[in-house]
Amino acid sequence: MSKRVDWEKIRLYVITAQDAHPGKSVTDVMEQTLIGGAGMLQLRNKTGSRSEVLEQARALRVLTRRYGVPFIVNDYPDIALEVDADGVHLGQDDMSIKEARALLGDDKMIGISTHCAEHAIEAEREGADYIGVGPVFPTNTKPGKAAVTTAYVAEAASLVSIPFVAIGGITTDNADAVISAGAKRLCAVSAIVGSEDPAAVCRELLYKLTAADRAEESSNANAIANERETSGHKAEENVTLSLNGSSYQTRSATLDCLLAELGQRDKRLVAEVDGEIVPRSRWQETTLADGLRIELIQFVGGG
Ligand SMILES: Cc1ncc(COP(=O)(O)OP(=O)(O)O)c(N)n1
Ligand SMILES: Cc1nc(C(=O)O)sc1CCOP(=O)(O)O
Ligand SMILES: [Mg+2]
Repeated sequence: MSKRVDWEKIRLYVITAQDAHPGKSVTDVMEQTLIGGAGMLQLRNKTGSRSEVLEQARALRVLTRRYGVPFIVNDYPDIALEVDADGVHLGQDDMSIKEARALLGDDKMIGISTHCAEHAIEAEREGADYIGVGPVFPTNTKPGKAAVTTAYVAEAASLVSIPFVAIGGITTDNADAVISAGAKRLCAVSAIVGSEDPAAVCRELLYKLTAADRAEESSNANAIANERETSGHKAEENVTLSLNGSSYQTRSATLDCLLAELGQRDKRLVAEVDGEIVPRSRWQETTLADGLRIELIQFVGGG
C-alpha cells in the first residue's frame, strides 16, 4: 500500500497503548479495533527497546495488511522503513518533514502533530500527508499537555486542505462536540484500547461520524432545494459552467447553492465569477447561467 491511501475510508485512527490493557496483547487489541472498523493504525511505544518496537511493528504490519488498512509507526522512521509501514508520525520536536521525506521517499505518508494554526499551515506547506490536531481535551495519555479545545479543530478545518485527525481525550461522550467543530476524522487511544470492548467503542465513534455526514448531506440538500425555490430556477434545468477551468453541469440556482452542492460552502475560500470576486454575503443572490466562469480559490494562509 502506498501513501496514496483512500482517505474517504479513514474516519477512525487508533493508536496503541499497551499499558492501557494489561494481560492482553497489542495485536489482539488492535485486531479488535479493526473488527470495529478502525481505518488506520499507529504503533506508539514510548518505553520499549528498539527491538521490542520492531517486533510489534512487524506483527502490526502483518495484521494491517490482512485488513487492508494503513499502518503508521510513531517516532521511528527507520522502523517504518524496515517493516514497510505506510508511514511515520512525527512530533513538533522530532526530525523535520523534509528530513523524514528524504529518508522515506515520496511513497510513504508523513503525519505530524500540530497544536496551533501556525503548525498546521507549516505542516501543509512542508508536505505533510496529514496532521494530528490536539490535544483537544486534557488526557492522561499525554499528561501536562495543554488542551487546544475544539476551537483549534474549527480553525484547522478551515485552514488546511490535507486530512486532519482530531486527537486527545476523545471519548464517545465528547466526540459529537469534536465532530460539530469540523472534524471528519477522529483519533483515539485510551478510550478505545483501554476499554473492555474496543470494537464496540470504534463502532460507536464511527456511528457518530456517519450520523454527522448524513445530517450535513440533508442540510445541504435542503439548502439547495430552498434556494431553487426562492430563485425560481426549475430543478430540471441544467446549467453548464466553467468551474476552475473544467466544464461542470449543475442544477444549482445560485453560487451559494453550488458551493453547498460541492461541499465547499463552509470552507475558507474566495469565489470569482467571470473574473470578479463575489463576497460571501452575495453568494445567495448570484444566480448561475450557462457559460459563467467560476473560480474557487481555497484559502491556505501563512507565508
Ligand atoms: C495522530 C497523532 N497525532 C499526534 C500524535 C502525537 O505525536 P508526538 O507529538 O510525536 O508525541 P508522541 O506520540 O510521540 O508522544 C500521534 N502520535 N499521533
Ligand atoms: C499521543 C497524543 N498526542 C496528542 C497530540 O495532541 O499531539 S494527544 C495524544 C494522546 C491521545 O490519547 P487519548 O486518546 O488517550 O487521549
Ligand atoms: Mg512522537
